[in-house]
Amino acid sequence: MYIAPRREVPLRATGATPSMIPASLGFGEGAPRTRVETGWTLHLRQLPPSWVPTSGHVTAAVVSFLALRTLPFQRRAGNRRTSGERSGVAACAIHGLQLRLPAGSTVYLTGVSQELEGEPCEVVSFDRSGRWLVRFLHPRFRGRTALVPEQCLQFGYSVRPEHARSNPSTSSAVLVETARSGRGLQASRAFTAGSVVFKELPFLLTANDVNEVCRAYFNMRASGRKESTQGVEVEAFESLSAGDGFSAQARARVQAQAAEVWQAMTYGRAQEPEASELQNLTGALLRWEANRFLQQVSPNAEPNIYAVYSLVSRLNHSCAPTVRLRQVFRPLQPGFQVPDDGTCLVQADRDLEPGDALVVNYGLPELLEWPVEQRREYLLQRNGFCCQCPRCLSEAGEDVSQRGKEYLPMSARCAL
Ligand SMILES: C[S@@+](CC[C@H](N)C(=O)[O-])C[C@H]1O[C@@H](n2cnc3c(N)ncnc32)[C@H](O)[C@@H]1O
Repeated sequence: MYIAPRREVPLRATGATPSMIPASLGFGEGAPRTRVETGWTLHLRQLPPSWVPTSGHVTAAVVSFLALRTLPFQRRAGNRRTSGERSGVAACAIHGLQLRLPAGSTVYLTGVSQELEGEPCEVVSFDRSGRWLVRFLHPRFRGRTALVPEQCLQFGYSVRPEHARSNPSTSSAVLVETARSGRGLQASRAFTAGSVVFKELPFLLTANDVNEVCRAYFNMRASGRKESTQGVEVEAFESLSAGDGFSAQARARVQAQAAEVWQAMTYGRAQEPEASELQNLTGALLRWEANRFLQQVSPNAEPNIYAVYSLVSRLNHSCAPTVRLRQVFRPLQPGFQVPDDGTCLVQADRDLEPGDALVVNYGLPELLEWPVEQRREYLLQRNGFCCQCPRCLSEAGEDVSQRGKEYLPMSARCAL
């Protein structure tokens, strides 16, 4: 099935009447069936047995659909609502015209017919003719697929358990307890300026939308209950910082967001959100906010998405950073670069010794030029915590005795 951008034509024009469209086409219970898209195609041989016309009316409807010039309407077995990674679709990044999406990502149709607007689908592949092949996730579509122009896809989220590590140590970096910023990373050997300390793919990608974050969270939790996947991504997610350094104001904002999502999810039926579930959602949103990093999926500014990693998400902020994050781009055609597979490179900003803190600037590059009050205010507003990096402590005249000890492992710090 080819889904064209919104351009509706009354079905009457084809000679069929609304009642002739078989309900099994799956446009949803009670959905208006008075319009079809130009450009839809049905291949009769691919229709499921239940669609074999049994009455003159249905025959007329099917024939009128075939009369419209269209592309193959494929049907896959099984009703699945889970993402592609779990169904064996290779979870690699797929490049479209301007967009890179991991296979199995949950996307939503947008700018299409009223019946299909907002319909959740999973990404299968990119078609040579320049369209994305997606599979409908709602059971009423029975796993059917459709070809969709790139501009009609809106990214939701993607969970990639194969990139989740519950034990995030590498040969280049070790996880340590810091004095004032929770856990952090240290170089485990020397690196020269500009070299790559480590690189990593994210295990969670989401649109900048709390609803999508909650959907991804429930998706991860559901997978955690399956023995086959063992829930490594839930484990990895839950082992990340729970945003302990967040201000009371930031916490209150996130809690209000969680309550709103809960209301929307229960269609306002739940008068009082269940305390434990609300707590879970608040925790998930706090974790997401505390550990997300922006990732570019298109050379244009939008749409950019947030990525959560097992190791990169352990990097603390410092106003005297030692590493920077880079994404690799590759030329698709002369003068047109696309982001590569989404790998995040952690690159040394200066020569590093073993034991040096691996810390990054969470903010704008110019943040490093600002006075301490402005830097702290920015990080408090944008990242929810008051910066405790050695530079801020020193410039604010706070606890100077701790200078230099900030990023030592807890055991070493206690021994000092
Ligand atoms: C991406 S996580 C970094 C890893 C985290 N420290 C942990 O324990 O897993 C970001 C969180 O670490 C803390 N953090 C990072 N840099 C900080 C800093 N310079 N000052 C205070 N807290 C910081 C904040 O709580 C922030 O929300």
